[in-house]
This record gives sequence, C-alpha cells and structure tokens, in this order.
Amino acid sequence: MELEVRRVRQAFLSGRSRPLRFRLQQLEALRRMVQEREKDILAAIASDLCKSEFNVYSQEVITVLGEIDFMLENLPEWVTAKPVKKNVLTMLDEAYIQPQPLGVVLIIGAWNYPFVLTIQPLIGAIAAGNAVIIKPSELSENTAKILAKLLPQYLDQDLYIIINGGVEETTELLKQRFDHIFYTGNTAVGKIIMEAAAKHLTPVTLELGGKSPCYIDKDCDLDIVCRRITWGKYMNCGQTCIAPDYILCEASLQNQIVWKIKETVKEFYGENIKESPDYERIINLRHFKRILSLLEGQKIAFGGETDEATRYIAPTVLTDVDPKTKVMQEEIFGPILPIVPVKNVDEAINFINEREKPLALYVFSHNHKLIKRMIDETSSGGVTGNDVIMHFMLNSFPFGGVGSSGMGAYHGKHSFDTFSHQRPCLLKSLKREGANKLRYPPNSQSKVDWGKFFLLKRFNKEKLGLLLLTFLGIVAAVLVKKYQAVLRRKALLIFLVVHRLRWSSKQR
Ligand SMILES: NC(=O)c1ccc[n+]([C@@H]2O[C@H](COP(=O)([O-])OP(=O)(O)OC[C@H]3O[C@@H](n4cnc5c(N)ncnc54)[C@H](O)[C@@H]3O)[C@@H](O)[C@H]2O)c1
Ligand SMILES: CCCCCCCCCCCCCCCCCC=O
Repeated sequence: MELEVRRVRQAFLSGRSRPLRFRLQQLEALRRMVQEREKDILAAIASDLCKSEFNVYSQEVITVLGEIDFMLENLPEWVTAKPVKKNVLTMLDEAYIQPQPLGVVLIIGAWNYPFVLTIQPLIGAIAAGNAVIIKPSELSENTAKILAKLLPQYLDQDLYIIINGGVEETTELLKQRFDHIFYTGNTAVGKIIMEAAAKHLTPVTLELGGKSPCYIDKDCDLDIVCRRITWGKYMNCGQTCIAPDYILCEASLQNQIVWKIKETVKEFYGENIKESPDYERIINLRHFKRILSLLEGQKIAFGGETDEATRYIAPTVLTDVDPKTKVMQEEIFGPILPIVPVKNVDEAINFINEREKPLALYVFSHNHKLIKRMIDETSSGGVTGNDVIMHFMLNSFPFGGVGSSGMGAYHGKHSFDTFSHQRPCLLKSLKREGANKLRYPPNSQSKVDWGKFFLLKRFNKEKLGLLLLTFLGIVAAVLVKKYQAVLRRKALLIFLVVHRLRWSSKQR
C-alpha cells in the first residue's frame, strides 16, 4: 500500500494533473469509458444489486454522464483566479483567490449505488487537479472488478489508481497519509475513518446515513404523496441513503396511507413483486437478517413476505409504531416503512429535533407556510418539499449530511470546492515603502489613530471618491505652487500667440 500511495504522490508532484487541458482530457476519457463500455458497466451493477439495466442507467449512469458534462462546461471558469475586494491597505496590490488541488485524495465508495457513489466524487477530484486512490465497496464486487479493469484503460495510470479489498485492505490504506479522504458509508465506519485521518490531520468528507423522516400533513393530495413516497422508499429495495426512513402523520391518516401505498406498490411492481424487473434484492445475508430483525413485534399493515434464498423482502408498511422499538432506533436501509402517529406538526418537529440530524427530510403539504416552518425549525442534510430523493439530482445543490449524517458536501461546483484549496494570493510591489511606516516599529498613539482611520472607518464608494478628489486637489495645488513662474510665462506666451493669430486673420 505504502509503495502504491508513494507512486501516486510522485505522479501528483510531477505536476501533470494540474493543467486545465489535462483535467479536461481525463474527464473526456472517463466519459468515453462510460459510453464505450456501457454494456459491461450496466451488467456489473445489475448483477450486484439484482437490478434491471434500465434502472442502473437512470439511477446511476445518467447522473455520472450529467456530472462530467457539467464539469467540462464549467471547469475553465472555476479554475481561474478570482479577484477579491480590497481594503485601503491593499488598494494598490493584486489580490485574488486561486483554487489549487489538495494533492492525493482517497475515495472510499459504498455498495448501494456503487457506480455513482464512487465515480461522482472521482469526477470532482480530477476536475480539481488531484491524484486519486479509489477504494470501491467490496460488497458490490462485480462493480469493483469492472472499475479495476476499465479505469486504467482510460485514465492516467499513475495519477488515478484503484485498490480493491475489504476491511483489512482499507485499514491498511488508512494508515497512509492523504491530503483528503472522501468516504461514503455508515456512521460507525465514518468514525473509524475520521480517527485514522486525524493521525495525519487529513481533512475528511463523510457522506453518512441516518433516519430520514417524512412528514405528511393532512392538507395534501394523498394519492400523489403516496406514489412519490412509494417510489423513493422501495427504489433499490429501500437501500438508498436518502430514502424516506419513516412516516410521521396524524393517526387519522394512517389507514388511507397504507391503502394508497399498497395500491401503488401493485401498480409499480405488479401482483407478483418477485417477478418485477423493477424490484431489487437485499445486498447480502447479513443485511437481510438485520432487516428481518426490525420486524419483530411490529404490526405489519401489508408486506412482510421474505425469501432468504434470494434475499427478497417485500415492500412492507408498519403501523402504530412505537418510537422506542428497534426499527426506530437504527437506519432501516431496506423496504420497511414504519408509520409513527403524531398529534400535529409541533409534535412532528419535536420528534425530529429530539433525534440525530438526518441526511434528508421530506414534508408533504399544500400549505407552503407549514413546509417553510418545518425547514426553519429542524435541521437535516437536505430537504425536499412534496417529493422525495429529488434534491440529489440537482447538482447546483451541495449534497451532504449534517451532524451524525455527515460533514462536507459534493456535486457540481461543490465537488470542485471540496477537492480544492482556496488559496488567497496577495501580490505587493516593492515600491511605496513610505506607506508601510505606519505598521513598522516604533508604534505610537498617532500611528494607532491612523490605523483606526484607515482600517476601522467604513469607506463606501462616495467617501473614497471624495477622498480621491481632495487628494487630487492637494496635488494640483502643490504643482501649481511649485511651477507658478513657469506656468505664468507659458500662459503669457499662449495669450500672445492667440492674439497674434487673431490679428493676422483679421488683416486678411
Ligand atoms: N450520504 C451518502 O451519500 C450515502 C450514500 C450511500 C450510503 N450511505 C450510507 O452508508 C450506509 C450503507 O453503506 P455501508 O456502510 O453498508 O457500505 P459499505 O459496507 O460498502 O462500506 C462503505 C465503505 O467502507 C469500507 N469499510 C467498511 N468497514 C470498514 C472498516 N471497519 N474500516 C475501514 N473501512 C471500512 C468498505 O470497504 C466500503 O468501501 C448507510 O448508512 C447509508 O445511509 C450514505
Ligand atoms: C425522464 C427520465 C428521467 C429519469 C431520471 C430518473 C431519476 C432517478 C433518480 C434516482 C436517483 C437515485 C440516486 C440516489 C443516490 C442516493 C445516494 C445514496 O444512497
């Protein structure tokens, strides 16, 4: 591991990854890889998650291609130095912010969307000019294998390398020094990553999980609400970090919600869900058993059928769920949807605020003020009102968690910023030394007063204009005084010449 990381660092130090042209070439090569090897990529992901290739394309590949195009379009502007506002002390200097790559970045991906969650951060890291070590999740092993095969065929082989392996390899990798670690996965491992990073003071981005609540107000169209929730909850068999984890609503709505979700499940996946190409399976037996254990002692309103051999768990809704039970203590990450009755929106807000900050929050209501209130009085990584998941798809949004759901964010420009150092650059001249006397010792009350005048007074444009005008006035007065005799002689000469010319023209 040590040798590999050293090799990547050497490649970074060669400076090859920095020029804009090179970054654009690598991103174009990555796009070519996705386009030319689409079949292989789709097949690998599909087999890892028992997913249809249509769904792989629309849930993962589309996002990756969109992100590459967005970077290619905007990168030339983002990499340029940005001039900043100056103060009186730096008025005559050059002052700008220059984004610079951080160095060698480690990206640790998760299995549930194994392509987008690994490649989207990679796009940001390349765009920002870094060298990258990619560690895909070992649980989505086919995707990990295809990435290990394809990436070296398209990308620079020294700057961007892929290391496959499980806990042992990742633990070894984490002993090395990186300039940034970008991790996606569960909160418990997030703590391990942060601890390892702390040893080298390496900054981290942690894309973690949590229980994302979904509040349904009684003032809404339940048919539409339940369709949207059904889609977001059962997509990828509930294994989505921002899936609605549980529903909060008034008790009177419960039965209607159950019935409408049940009808929608039928509409989406047919009578025989097991045969639907749009319904996935649980990633492995450990997760399958963990999810089953969450059903113990619960009132199953519908669903609950399972098949261990194929790791199938039917779309399931639980009603009248006691918040103290296990299903409400951990992130479900499976196709089980508990409904927890609350009296009103106040109770819902308290319920959310008493728990860890979630990765996403969903609110459904016709009442815009209620949605705004929910947003104002709670905290979460992101929010979507009257829908679920969709804030992930807008790359002008920073995507990330807050509190125990994570730290840092990415997507679009936010990825570029995450993997860049915003370097302030101040370029002064070696002239005008007189002006610096104010800051050199010995200090005095009068220097402090001048300092206060220049630094603490708020100079708006008008005041500065007035100051400049006064200054020019003084300069003009000094010049006039100094060259008075010369000016008088010149003025007399001009007067005589003008008169002579006028006289001559009259004579003619
Ligand atoms: N915020 C997000 O964008 C996001 C996206 C996907 C998943 N998630 C969260 O991730 C969780 C599911 O993923 P997971 O954690 O099961 O994925 P996972 O098992 O694939 O683990 C993620 C990564 O951590 C590594 N890892 C696992 N154990 C480790 C250890 N002891 N030391 C070092 N590295 C280790 C794995 O090799 C893998 O690359 C859920 O909580 C979900 O909400 C968050
Ligand atoms: C007109 C057809 C448009 C098709 C677009 C479909 C949008 C589908 C959006 C699915 C997004 C799923 C990605 C979620 C990744 C979440 C990361 C955490 O696990």
